[in-house]
Amino acid sequence: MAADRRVVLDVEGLRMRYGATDVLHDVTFQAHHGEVLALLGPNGAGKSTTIEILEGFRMRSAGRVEVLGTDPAHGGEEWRARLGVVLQSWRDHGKWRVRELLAHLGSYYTCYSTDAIPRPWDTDDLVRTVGLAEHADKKIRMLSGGQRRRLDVAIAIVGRPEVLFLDEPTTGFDPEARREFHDLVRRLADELETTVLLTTHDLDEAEKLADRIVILSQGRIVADGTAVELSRRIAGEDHVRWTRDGQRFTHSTAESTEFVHNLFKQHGAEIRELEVHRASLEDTYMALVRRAESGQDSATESTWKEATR
Ligand SMILES: Nc1ncnc2c1ncn2[C@@H]1O[C@H](COP(=O)(O)OP(=O)(O)OP(=O)(O)O)[C@@H](O)[C@H]1O
Repeated sequence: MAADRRVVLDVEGLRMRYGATDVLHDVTFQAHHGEVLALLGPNGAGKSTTIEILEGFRMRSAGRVEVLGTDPAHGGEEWRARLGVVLQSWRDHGKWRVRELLAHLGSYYTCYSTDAIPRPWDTDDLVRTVGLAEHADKKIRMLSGGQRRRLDVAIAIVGRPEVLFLDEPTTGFDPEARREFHDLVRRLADELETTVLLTTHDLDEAEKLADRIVILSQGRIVADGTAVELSRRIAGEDHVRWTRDGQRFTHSTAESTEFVHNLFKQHGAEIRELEVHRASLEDTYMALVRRAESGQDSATESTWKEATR
């Protein structure tokens, strides 16, 4: 994550009502410059609604929202040029070739180029970056589903966005494309300091990519923290396993680093086959969502934060 701790996404008391139904209740979170934030939650939790409000495509019912210091409800072209959004409107451009479409869309960003962020992304470099170099001269309608998704991502980043919104970005990716995409997102965040907000149902993906995870359930935030913080607070203890003199040992502790340190201090090289198992994000996620859905949890973000202090 970048050293610069500027708040890039700032959401406070966000509410959304469709007709008589409230689908977002008092949603509050922030993302900092260069941070990857994953928004998780069951179907219908309000993830897409939240992203669309931040993108400026949906009007909120109440609350304060700022993206790069601007209220998305009033964001102009210059503001929009600094965002990366995955749209599917290019699908009408089936006769265009990949390189041609990227060069064309990129040309709209030239006037928003700055010394710090030259725009657009060089087309050849971009097709290589998203793994489409071999297909750069193909017509879009000839691409496979996974290749189209890579093109979606290329289009979203052609303007070198400062904030990138990704709503379930790896649906339809094969494992290799998924891994390449993960590397790309981490590169965008680490090297170009792009702030990324992504939604996913793939908890491994969230754990791998996200600096922080926000879990929504029924329109409320039920957790906000790093994957390790979340699993530590909910599931409690790690399991440490090792062998010594051919004997197998297991110990459960909330302080596994300290425990392992002491273990080595005491027994040094006699320790073999050391393993530390943390509760997975999936265990944590299921526990939090079940708790929220069963109504046991009055856990809004503030109660969660109190619990984690
Ligand atoms: N245009 C709309 N009009 C009325 N209700 C809507 C509209 N769009 C979404 N909703 C409702 O708002 C709630 C949140 O939907 P949203 O699409 O934001 O959820 P999600 O977390 O993205 O779900 P999924 O994981 O299934 O994509 C759902 O109950 C959905 O039915």
